[in-house]
Amino acid sequence: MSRRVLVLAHTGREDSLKAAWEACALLHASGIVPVMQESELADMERFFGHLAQPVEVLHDHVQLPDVELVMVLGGDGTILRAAELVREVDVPLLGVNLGHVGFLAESERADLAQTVEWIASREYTVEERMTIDVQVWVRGQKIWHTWALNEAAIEKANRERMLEVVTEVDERPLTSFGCDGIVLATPTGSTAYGFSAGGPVVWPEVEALVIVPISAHALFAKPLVVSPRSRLAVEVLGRTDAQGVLWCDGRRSVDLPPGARVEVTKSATPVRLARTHQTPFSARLVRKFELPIHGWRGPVPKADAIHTGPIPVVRTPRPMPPLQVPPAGQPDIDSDPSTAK
Ligand SMILES: NC(=O)c1ccc[n+]([C@@H]2O[C@H](COP(=O)([O-])OP(=O)(O)OC[C@H]3O[C@@H](n4cnc5c(N)ncnc54)[C@H](O)[C@@H]3O)[C@@H](O)[C@H]2O)c1
Ligand SMILES: Nc1ncnc2c1ncn2[C@@H]1O[C@H](COP(=O)(O)OP(=O)(O)OP(=O)(O)O)[C@@H](O)[C@H]1O
Repeated sequence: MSRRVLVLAHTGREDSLKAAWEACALLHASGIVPVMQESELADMERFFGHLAQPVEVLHDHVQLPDVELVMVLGGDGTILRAAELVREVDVPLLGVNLGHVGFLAESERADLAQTVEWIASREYTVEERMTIDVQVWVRGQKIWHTWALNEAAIEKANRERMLEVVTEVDERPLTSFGCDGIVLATPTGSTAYGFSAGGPVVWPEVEALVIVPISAHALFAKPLVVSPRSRLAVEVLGRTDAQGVLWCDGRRSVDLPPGARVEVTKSATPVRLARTHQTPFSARLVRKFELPIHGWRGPVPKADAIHTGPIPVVRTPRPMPPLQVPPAGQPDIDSDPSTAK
């Protein structure tokens, strides 16, 4: 049976469509059938002409469950959009960063050809990222039911008014305060909005839910890390007429009138991210946030740790790269080849 990879691009960007064109050609050359969404394929071919070999159209020639992997060419926003698309199927996402940060992306634009090679030789693993189930209740009626990979962010809807909320964990009230908003994040989302609001960074392999108030007018409004089995709720207090708004992953939103209640629990459906590198999360954090590491004198990484190749799923013998001893004062703890700028 043919192997198929869906190529998802940011249609608003020429560089992303160009990368999609290249990805389709490289996939063809590796014996994999590229698949695209109809409108993206039309945009791509308008800019760069028809490919020599045909590209299958999603929902027309092929359905999502027939796809092995989705290559996402864009930034975090494009990956969040892709997560929406594959939510109900078991297909992993592999991000190639063409955005500004691309924290969720696995490789960089310069590694496109290498990334296709790794896909072709099945040299990738799949990591499950926890998502949250989000429900909104107003006057005892469930008015909205959605999910999020990053976070549910409850925010004030009027610039001039503070939002008054009461928080709840495991059906017990915790504390109420006025604020600009409150973020209920997953470990994946802990490096996004929750991070900006002063929340902790949670390593992806840790299962937890994070509560981060935004500009709370309160003496106790610390970020909290709770069990993934906890039931979280935030109620918009009805004693003022301040309106709120709920945003999930910056993509799906609903208005929150006074009295609205947002309930968040761990969802049973994760999002799957494909990984081609075995760099630890700490290295990704340093690289993406450009953290200063000058002066570090830690242990010289073991040969395994500086291995620049992917995690082989199908183990094929490959020569180890020469051990690179970093020059004094410039320790190279980030062995990820995608760091090449
Ligand atoms: N003040 C803030 O930091 C703020 C405000 C609103 C939304 N957001 C975030 O934006 C996300 C939507 O992303 P977008 O790209 O569509 O919007 P966007 O283009 O406005 O980008 C927001 C920023 O968040 C980064 N980002 C998104 N997910 C991330 C993650 N898991 N880890 C690290 N950084 C991440 C993006 O790279 C980008 O720099 C929301 O889920 C929310 O987390 C952040
Ligand atoms: N095909 C598309 N059509 C319309 N909008 C898109 C498409 N792909 C992505 N977007 C939206 O464009 C916005 C910016 O995209 P993206 O996050 O990929 O780039 P970025 O902001 O430069 O990168 P990063 O988020 O990594 O900093 C996001 O809100 C995303 O949802």
